Amino acid sequence: MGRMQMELHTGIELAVALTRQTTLPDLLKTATAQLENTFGLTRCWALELDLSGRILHCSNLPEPGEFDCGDFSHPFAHLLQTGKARELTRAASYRLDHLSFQSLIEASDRPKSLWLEPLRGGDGRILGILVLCRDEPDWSGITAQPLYCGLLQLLTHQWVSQLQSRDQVWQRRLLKRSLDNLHDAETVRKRCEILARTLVGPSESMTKLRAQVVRAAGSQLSVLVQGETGCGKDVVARGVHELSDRAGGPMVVVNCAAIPDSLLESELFGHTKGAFSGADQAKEGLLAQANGGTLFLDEIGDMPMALQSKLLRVLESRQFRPLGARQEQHSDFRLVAATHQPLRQSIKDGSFRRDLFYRLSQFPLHVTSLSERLDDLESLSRHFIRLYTEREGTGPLGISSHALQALSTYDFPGNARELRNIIELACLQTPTGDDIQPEVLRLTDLFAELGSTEKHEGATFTSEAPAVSDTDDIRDLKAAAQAFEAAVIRDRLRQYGGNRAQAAESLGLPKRTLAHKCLKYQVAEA
Ligand SMILES: Nc1ncnc2c1ncn2[C@@H]1O[C@H](COP(=O)(O)OP(=O)(O)OP(=O)(O)O)[C@@H](O)[C@H]1O
Repeated sequence: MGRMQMELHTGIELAVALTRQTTLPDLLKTATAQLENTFGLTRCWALELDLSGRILHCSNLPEPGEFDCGDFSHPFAHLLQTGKARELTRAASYRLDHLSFQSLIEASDRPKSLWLEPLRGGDGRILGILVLCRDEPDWSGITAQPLYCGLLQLLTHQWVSQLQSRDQVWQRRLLKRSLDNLHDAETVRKRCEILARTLVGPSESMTKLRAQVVRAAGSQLSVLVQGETGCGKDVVARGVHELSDRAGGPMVVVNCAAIPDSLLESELFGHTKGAFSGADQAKEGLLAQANGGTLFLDEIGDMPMALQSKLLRVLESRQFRPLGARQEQHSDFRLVAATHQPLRQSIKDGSFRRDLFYRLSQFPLHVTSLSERLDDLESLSRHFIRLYTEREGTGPLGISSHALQALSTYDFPGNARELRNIIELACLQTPTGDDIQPEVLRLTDLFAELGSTEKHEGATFTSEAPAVSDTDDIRDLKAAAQAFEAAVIRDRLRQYGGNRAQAAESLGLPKRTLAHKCLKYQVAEA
């Protein structure tokens, strides 16, 4: 092979290697290695100029690998300014006391001569500098060679295209991120709209709550819903499940207050046949049933301490052992818990575990009381009228402004549940197609009624509770209050012919809470 052919062959090989590089650092590494080998250099460095046009970086150099060329006495600063290649002798390099420059000289084994070559892109912008090191000071023998010029040309071309594709990748990433954000905001907005059909209310706090529910649903975190009784915690918990990617799975609801303590553990964990007397069949627990879905522990504040520790362990590993079983089981569930009790106080009182509280409230949600968001009264009332009409097939048209005015003077100790009861009772007394009027609103606050005959404008307050006329004999307030509660429940059950669901609804209580109270006070079905 002749010399010309050899050079051509080498040139093509080098060019192919350069064009194969897919990142800028790889390209610079390959190019400097090629220049070292082809032209017998002791070292070769490629320094990349950053966007500020002041700092040169070299990833192959040991620390600091960065040259601040803002100081014009720096040899590279001069080069960036003029854009012209130049030689730097060892003697001259000794006089330059820039720390980073001296470390480059050191890393190059103090060569006799340096050739500094600025590289420009097509638009004239300087891309960086090549530093060629050699102990022979004859640079023209190299820089005049067509192979050297060709390599530099190709390197410059590839360098520009690497910068462009890096820029494109960055642009694409930026675009994707903005699209994701947009998409995110759009998804949240749509989901909030869907949720507003069941979790009704235009008030600011309800609007914020819906956005939080959507966010909570999108995560896998444990959710703790807190708020007064009847304010909509159950609706919130269902929202979390239905808007999550577990919506296709089961939602298992456990009311910790309604299941006697002695049964709660076996209900949750399940048991094997013969695990305890009476366990004549194996039974799958609610934890296992919630696999792939959501476990909703309502009234978690009523969970006995011993069970709280067991639940904590389950939450840490999602592993549990049914009563009487040898093997542990796994269940993949998302936990949503709710309570109307102030858990922080329960922690202070020693009736609720602090560590469990933190485990449960990874995503805390608070539902405000209805009296603090009276802006929701109208939408909620119309929502309850719609539900009544759908269920009964007929009902009022709507609600008059006077009736709404009357409602707004009441403070709803039973929250949205109480409003629902009031509206449903009013629906019964309103001719189909009419609007609900104030006269049919039965605004009854049992507890305010004790010893009070207060009347609110436009609405009648009545009490069906036993009159507490003589309180002189009371020596134990707690016992007296419980006796009163039991009497009210007994009364109401009688009134609804023993129908617990109706009695519970009329008292603003969940059915299971009523069942629990019946058990506690030994109130027999009417
Ligand atoms: N924002 C709301 N939108 C529509 N319905 C609601 C809303 N809030 C409450 N409700 C209705 O009010 C009633 C009581 O609500 P829910 O059972 O969710 O209350 P809760 O806070 O879970 O009560 P408890 O503390 O007794 O368990 C239900 O019929 C529910 O559908």
